[in-house]
Amino acid sequence: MDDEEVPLALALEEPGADTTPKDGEEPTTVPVTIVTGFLGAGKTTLVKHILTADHGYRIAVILNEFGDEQGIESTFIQSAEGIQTTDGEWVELTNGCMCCAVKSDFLQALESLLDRPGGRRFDYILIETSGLANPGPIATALWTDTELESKVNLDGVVTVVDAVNIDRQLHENRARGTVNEAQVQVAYADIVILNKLDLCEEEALTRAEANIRAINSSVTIVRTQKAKVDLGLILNRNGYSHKGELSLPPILEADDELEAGETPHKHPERTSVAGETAGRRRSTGVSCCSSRAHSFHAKGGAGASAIAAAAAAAVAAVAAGGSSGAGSADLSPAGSLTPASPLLVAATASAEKAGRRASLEAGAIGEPDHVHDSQVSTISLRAELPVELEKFKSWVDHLLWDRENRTDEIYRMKGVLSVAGSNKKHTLQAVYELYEVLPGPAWQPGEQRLSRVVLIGRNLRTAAIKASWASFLGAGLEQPPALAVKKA
Ligand SMILES: Nc1nc2c(ncn2[C@@H]2O[C@H](COP(=O)(O)OP(=O)(O)OP(=O)(O)O)[C@@H](O)[C@H]2O)c(=O)[nH]1
Repeated sequence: MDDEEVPLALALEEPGADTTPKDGEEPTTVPVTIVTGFLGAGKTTLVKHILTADHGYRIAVILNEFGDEQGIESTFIQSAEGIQTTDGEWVELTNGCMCCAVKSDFLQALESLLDRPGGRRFDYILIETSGLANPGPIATALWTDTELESKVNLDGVVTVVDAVNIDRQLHENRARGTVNEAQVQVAYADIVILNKLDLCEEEALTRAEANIRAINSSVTIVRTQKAKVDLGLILNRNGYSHKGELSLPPILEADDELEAGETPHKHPERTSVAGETAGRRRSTGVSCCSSRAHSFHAKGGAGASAIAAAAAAAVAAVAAGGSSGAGSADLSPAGSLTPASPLLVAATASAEKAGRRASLEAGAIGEPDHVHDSQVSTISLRAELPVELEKFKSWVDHLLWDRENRTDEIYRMKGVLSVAGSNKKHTLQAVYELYEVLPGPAWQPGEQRLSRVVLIGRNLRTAAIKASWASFLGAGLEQPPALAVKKA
């Protein structure tokens, strides 16, 4: 699809209850829940849990992936037992990062999804942001878009937190003026899913809860394993509609009027009462995603930083501290799932396309106003021939665990593998030093059996990692090139 083209939703024919309003019936708005959280926290796991629960809803999911992840995330979701998808159920939105392009392609795509001629309505829409996204602009756009508002209602922001890693994520040293995404994601949360209970001691959980409350004191925190949360707690909260209490502390009604650099209110008072909509506007300069995400897609982005600034202002200063002491257990396999009939919409972000678009947007509405942290980057690896599973695991062991004298930090790895001797797609998932390789769905006839691995991290040494990968592929990893950096 051309990146200037408005993405289209494909018409679907699925079994399930017809929820199209009948003649004389009042059309109801479709609730939208934003699922956010740092890289690897368990957002997709939560989405799978929602899709496979026995609620009878017809759900559309919008995924925001970076270009290199395209297709990998959807493989994870489709690999969940019981989730039936066909080609027609996938719509690719070449719209760049959702929070950058939220004003354009994303909203248009959402509109066309809702306006499909002859199409049946969805009961619910889930938006899974990327792990480095700032959910604020998406929430604001959904809430303030008067055209969309008659069709959808922002139901809530659910932030999934990795109980093992949240401590270091919240306390990570950042360049002055850059945003800590983990803090912002917690700041925007209506509910925090404190996930990976099985990998954490009680002490670490208590500390994580205290850290979360230091940022967002009134937020509801639910502890989970594999994001198995009572859906009554996260869906149909009506958090932003006239039906429920408004509680969106980091987003100010006057945000889009603030000039860059102007200090937002420290303690925004959002106490709107039922039905009050007068203050809502379609903002003209939706704040972009956090600075680090930009190292993935582009220099540029929306000009006004008011919302991000407001979120940053709402983030309490978190005292510096150490890591929570990551567990060393293997990641456990996904739990059993029951069937549902989801519609999945993959909003895939192409780095270059997003870059072009962001530049256009920057040109249209002003210069970027924040520093990009070029230390975070992504590396994409491919192999045409099937990989030997055990050797591949040794390579990952080396990459993640042989860390002496290394200055890089690998936050996240994801991959789809063609494994020698297996007809199944294998998936790689790694979050910091924990990883798992699991067999997934079978390769389809005619499908190209390509192995793809994406790494996201800080201070990644692209040449060294690519050399290591080439060595693994070529020489069978007898002696992978050392990734260590000699200290000066
Ligand atoms: N042990 C354990 N593993 C978990 C739990 N929840 C999720 N995982 C695993 O953590 C890894 C990352 O989970 P995802 O759901 O893909 O995380 P994500 O937030 O969608 O990741 P990104 O999209 O990359 O930001 C996967 O291997 C999951 O199986 C949990 O409660 N316990």
